[in-house]
Amino acid sequence: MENIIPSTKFNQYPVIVTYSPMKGRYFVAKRDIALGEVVLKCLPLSTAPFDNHRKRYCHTCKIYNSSSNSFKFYCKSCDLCYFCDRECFNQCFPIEQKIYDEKVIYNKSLFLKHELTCNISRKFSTWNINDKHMKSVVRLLVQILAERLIEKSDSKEKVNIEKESSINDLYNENSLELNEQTSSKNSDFLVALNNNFQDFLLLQSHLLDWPNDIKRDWLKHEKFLMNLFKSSKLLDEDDKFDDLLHMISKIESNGFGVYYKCKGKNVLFGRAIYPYASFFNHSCDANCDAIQDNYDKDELLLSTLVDDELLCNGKKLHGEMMFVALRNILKGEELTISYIQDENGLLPLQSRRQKLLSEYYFLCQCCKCITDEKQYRKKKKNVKNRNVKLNT
Ligand SMILES: C[S@@+](CC[C@H](N)C(=O)[O-])C[C@H]1O[C@@H](n2cnc3c(N)ncnc32)[C@H](O)[C@@H]1O
Repeated sequence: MENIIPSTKFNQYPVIVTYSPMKGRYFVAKRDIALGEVVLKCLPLSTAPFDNHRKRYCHTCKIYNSSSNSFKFYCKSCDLCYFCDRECFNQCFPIEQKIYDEKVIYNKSLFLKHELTCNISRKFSTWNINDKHMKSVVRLLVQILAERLIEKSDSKEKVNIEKESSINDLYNENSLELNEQTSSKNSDFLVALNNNFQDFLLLQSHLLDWPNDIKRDWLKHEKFLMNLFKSSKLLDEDDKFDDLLHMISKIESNGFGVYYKCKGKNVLFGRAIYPYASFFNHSCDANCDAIQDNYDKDELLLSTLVDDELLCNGKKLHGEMMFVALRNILKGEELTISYIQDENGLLPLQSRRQKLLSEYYFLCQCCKCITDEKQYRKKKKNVKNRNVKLNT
């Protein structure tokens, strides 16, 4: 299990992936890391805005329009994919342009994914459910299954080449050749890592730990969802609902919220999957923090961008996630983030563990919880001994 991810994947970052039977895979510092240093940068495998936010989220460059205006360009068939301008629209719909024009630039991966999911997205709007959480999880599942199909298709090699070249176009290939020494010192030169379906498959599912009521909620929709998926090309012949539930559980246990800024506050507008970022285990005394690129930063002019920023038809490509060290970290230390909000570290052991159990389905085994647990047991034992003495 621990060897699944070749450590060369993370060459330019000060991390390696290791494994323990109790906590699964997790990141460890490859060398001493200084406070504020960038530990990892990655791009989302897929992002799904909540339905009521979709008209302000650009499907191509991932910008979020924090004013109340909807984008004018969109797919009239699925009414799910919206675009901030004509160029971003064209990247997904080369057919709509003069395709014989050799200068047409489009993103093949975006185009293929949309082709595979447009139909199912349209039918999806007939799903009679108010739960925006379940909806966004299924939206992500649809995109992830499309990714699987693209990777598996006969033209896999061709698609990968094109996909890579379009990604390189977008993500400025110059920075790929930087050596480890310079890149790790300067976050501007670090290339955000991209993921594929195989990386998603490595994520942990907690389906077997789900409480009955959660499982029941999903089973209620089995018929609708299976019919929906069967009407698309997205399912493999031997895919059962249980397989989909495992993927849903992976999405639930590993998804990140995506936010835009409004009056200085972060507002949640959807969720995304960043498979490599999911190798950060939780700690109640985390030594790293996630910083999401603000989806609504309106720095669109090419001239204002530094050389290696991620570009998409002359604009910044949004959605990158960056992890930074919150303190000095020694070589060999586990790198962790916090999955729960406990800014001042005031939540007691039981509350923290309960939150993680009910939202993430695991019993926290971080150093802080283990130490707190030992102290709690010691205190309990002392009280018991005192009571015994008092009674005798
Ligand atoms: C986002 S993943 C982290 C990577 C994971 N270890 C893996 O192998 O894929 C979250 C899962 O890792 C495990 N995990 C993370 N932090 C943990 C902790 N503090 N104690 C115990 N298990 C933990 C839990 O199973 C949790 O559902």
